[in-house]
Amino acid sequence: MSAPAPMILPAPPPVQSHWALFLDVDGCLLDFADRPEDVDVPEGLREALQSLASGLGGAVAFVSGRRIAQVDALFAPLRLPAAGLHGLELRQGDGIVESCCDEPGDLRNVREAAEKVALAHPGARVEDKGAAVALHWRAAPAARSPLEALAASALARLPGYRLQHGNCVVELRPAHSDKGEAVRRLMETAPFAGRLPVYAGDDLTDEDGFSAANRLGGLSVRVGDRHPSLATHALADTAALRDWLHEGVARLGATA
Ligand SMILES: O=P(O)(O)OC[C@H]1O[C@H](O[C@H]2O[C@H](CO)[C@@H](O)[C@H](O)[C@H]2O)[C@H](O)[C@@H](O)[C@@H]1O
Repeated sequence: MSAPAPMILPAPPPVQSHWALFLDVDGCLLDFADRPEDVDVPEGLREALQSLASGLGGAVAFVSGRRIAQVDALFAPLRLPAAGLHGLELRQGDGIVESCCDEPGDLRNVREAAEKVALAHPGARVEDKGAAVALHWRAAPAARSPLEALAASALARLPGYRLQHGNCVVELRPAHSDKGEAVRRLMETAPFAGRLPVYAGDDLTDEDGFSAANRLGGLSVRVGDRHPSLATHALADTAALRDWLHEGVARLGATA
């Protein structure tokens, strides 16, 4: 049976002053790089996000699979409300980070076994995220199969954990929250409460964010062409997403 045809979705309308923006990081705000530490924040993006945050009363949040500390380091000196580790960490408008959980001992064994696979497949990466671990094969496609098999078999020894599939990566992470839950929680408090949630992202983990924004009466913007998707709108790629944000800055500035 052939795969379903990709949905043709409309481009999102221009950013409105009553919106709250929830922005995924890798593959959405930022172009992919071979290694997680090699991503670039394009010139002007930090300033654009800061301007959007000012124009939207502070209601702009990062929603990432990375740890919040990593997101902060990438975008410094900009520091926005954020969800990290796919919603397991949360920093609301008050600036306090809620961390999720301790690292189970068995995760160290998984990392050690994955490092052996990576040694045999130069370019494969094991990313230690504390309570989660990400096994990457972007620069070593042949490592995909052994890394996926390792993650799947480790799951049985990690109660309360789930597999998180993503773009050239599989992760083992605690199952008790997701990006949708993070959006719902942020939307309950200032400066997000009372605004229209608009969520942009590119990956499977962002479908939870799309679902939450849609259920709250907002919009969801798929970046790229991954399908099927719950998104209501789409932009072709990261450059188009950034152009849309820059247009939003100009528009909010003009109407302020
Ligand atoms: O939710 P996100 O902010 O999109 O984070 C998802 C994962 O992003 C990172 O991995 C991805 O980007 C890397 C850098 O471009 C790339 O090398 C990798 O192939 C991608 O999967 C990050 O390293 C993960 O921890 C995040 O969960």
